[in-house]
Amino acid sequence: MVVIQWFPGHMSKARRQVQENLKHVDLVMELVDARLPLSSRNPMLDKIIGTKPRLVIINKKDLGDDLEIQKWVHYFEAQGILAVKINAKEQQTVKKLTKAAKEVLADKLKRASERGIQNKAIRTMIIGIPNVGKSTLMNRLAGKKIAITGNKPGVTKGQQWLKTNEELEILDTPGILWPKFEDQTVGLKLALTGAIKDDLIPKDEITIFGLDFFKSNYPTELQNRFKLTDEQMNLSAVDLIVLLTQKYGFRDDYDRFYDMFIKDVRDSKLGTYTLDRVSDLNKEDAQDDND
Ligand SMILES: Nc1nc2c(ncn2[C@@H]2O[C@H](COP(=O)(O)OP(=O)(O)OP(=O)(O)O)[C@@H](O)[C@H]2O)c(=O)[nH]1
Repeated sequence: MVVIQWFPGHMSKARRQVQENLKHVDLVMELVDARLPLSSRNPMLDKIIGTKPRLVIINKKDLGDDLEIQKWVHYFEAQGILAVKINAKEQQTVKKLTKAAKEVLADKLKRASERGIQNKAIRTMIIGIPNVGKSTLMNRLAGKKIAITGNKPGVTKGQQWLKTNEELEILDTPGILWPKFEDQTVGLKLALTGAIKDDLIPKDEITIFGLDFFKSNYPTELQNRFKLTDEQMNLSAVDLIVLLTQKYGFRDDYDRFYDMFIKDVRDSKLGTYTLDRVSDLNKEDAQDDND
């Protein structure tokens, strides 16, 4: 069971703060995790930002599954939203995002230029749930290490702009919003990647979910990592846990295996992966139609 970390008070405060800051920007950069392009989104963002132009940034592309990330880029594209994949730690991110921001605002910039307004920097803010890489990206865009405060209560100050280059400026306060934590599967996915605190979901549940996921989606990686025979690959997740706990000499200390498996997944020892699948979305739609 997912324990809710955000209280209604925090949620409305975070939302209000984002809405206040929105007034000052031309464009919102919505940051998501390449392993969770859907589960790392805030369920209310559409409502919160309204018609404000938006760029979806799929961060941590080095940890995600390239093919699946590309499907998500198309998914967003189909909704009229430009999505770009990046690794916030890379230098080239700056150029890529400046170009993408200009693309999103192309019409507006063209109109401004026709009216003789030129060379005005695009003002943007970064929004995302915890741990998607907001600070890393802001440091990269600002070209220096900056102290990022987020939605800290009781702090009122004027807007500070971090200059990326002549074309792009970012608000120094990122919008930190919450994930869709009432959804059990979303909670398991966030926990497996380490996006939420470890004590929120029991480790056995995270491990069973992870083993089932890799068995279905990346069987070769799972088989190679744990040196499993074809026959053992047919075992249930629970039987695999028993087998592997003994195989690693942990006796009946299953916790040690859970810790090892979860760390392996987070450290990409089973390769790059994307837990949210566009194909699952289509299945859900079909299910809704049948209901
Ligand atoms: N591999 C990889 N790691 C990244 C990338 N971007 C950020 N990280 C790592 O992800 C972790 C979280 O990054 P932060 O920048 O602190 O994320 P945040 O969204 O500011 O997190 P909060 O402060 O909790 O809201 C850190 O360990 C970063 O080093 C990326 O593109 N690739």
